[in-house]
Amino acid sequence: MSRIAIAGAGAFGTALAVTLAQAGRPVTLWARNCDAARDMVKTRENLRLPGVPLPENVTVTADLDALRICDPVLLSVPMQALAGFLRDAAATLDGRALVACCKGVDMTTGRGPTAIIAGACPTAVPAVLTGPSFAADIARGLPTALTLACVDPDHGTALQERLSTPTLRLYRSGDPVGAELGGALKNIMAIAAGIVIGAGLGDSARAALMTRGFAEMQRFARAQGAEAETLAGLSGFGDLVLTCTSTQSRNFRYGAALGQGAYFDPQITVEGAATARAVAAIAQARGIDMPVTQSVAQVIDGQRSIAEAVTTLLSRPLKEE
Ligand SMILES: NC(=O)C1=CN([C@@H]2O[C@H](COP(=O)(O)OP(=O)(O)OC[C@H]3O[C@@H](n4cnc5c(N)ncnc54)[C@H](OP(=O)(O)O)[C@@H]3O)[C@@H](O)[C@H]2O)C=CC1
Ligand SMILES: O=C(CO)COP(=O)(O)O
Repeated sequence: MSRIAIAGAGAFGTALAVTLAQAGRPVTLWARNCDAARDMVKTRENLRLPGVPLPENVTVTADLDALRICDPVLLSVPMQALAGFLRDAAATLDGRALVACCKGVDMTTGRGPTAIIAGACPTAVPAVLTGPSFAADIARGLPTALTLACVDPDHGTALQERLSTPTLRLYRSGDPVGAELGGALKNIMAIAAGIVIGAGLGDSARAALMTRGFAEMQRFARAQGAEAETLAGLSGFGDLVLTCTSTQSRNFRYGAALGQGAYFDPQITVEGAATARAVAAIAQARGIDMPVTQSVAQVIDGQRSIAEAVTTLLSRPLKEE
């Protein structure tokens, strides 16, 4: 059986490598940065996931060619880097099962990860691994459940078995578009929830925001051809709950900093910011009502203050739920 590869040695890719390796499956973990890879080989630790020793059967490399013998390949680079990464890596990775582990919508093309994979690697099997899970929780072996989505049921079942571990339980779905949109859209709502809490608007307002945000997620996903039930699963509702209620979430913390008018380190990966812009543009072009997303995009771009966004949301015409 071929090795599992993980392309992208951030916190999430590293956590997946650790849990798979601990379950007895050798992993090749690819980092773009040679120095970072060399440090990981030497210290057996990744600074992006501190305090977690890399098991012996994780091989760290910065050589993309090392991935030629691997199948499946998990893609855990950030969403806005995926298209560029695959442009460079397509010749090496095509023909394999390519499992998107990133959450978002590409700003330049408006595409999700599976469409980007299919465009770059026409003979690959695109799949999505997504759902409520913090890298640190997976790496510590805490119980987590995710969605593995793939159009082809046989490939989906094989990936589900290959990537489940005693503590990481995968549920199968045949709706990758719905699964990836759940993970992308919940990050926008997490920024909004962070703003609500950071600005001191209260837990009741956050509950209202999450509920109306969820309605918005379903509306958008349906318009993009997804099944509404997928959004009610781990990849949508499950991840919405986790990310809107935990200060472990970077999207939530970014929103909270905006709400407080506090500094937030721009080096930290916040997938919901670019995705809010991408989704707001698609929604506007297609006439999809997305008031929370539009507000988040306007606030992060400085086009509207938080107070103005709240007033606009509260003064929309009264309607049926
Ligand atoms: N962290 C988490 O808890 C979870 C994250 N995810 C998703 O996983 C994805 C990755 O996030 P995460 O691991 O947390 O991010 P991190 O910020 O921890 O790390 C990002 C990684 O991507 C690498 N990278 C950045 N740009 C490129 C590029 N152009 N080509 C190749 N590699 C690149 C970085 O390399 P370098 O160090 O050289 O900059 C770094 O190793 C995101 O979409 C996120 O939503 C999903 C579930 C949980
Ligand atoms: O996607 C995640 C949890 O499921 C991680 O959330 P953040 O990217 O907001 O930290």
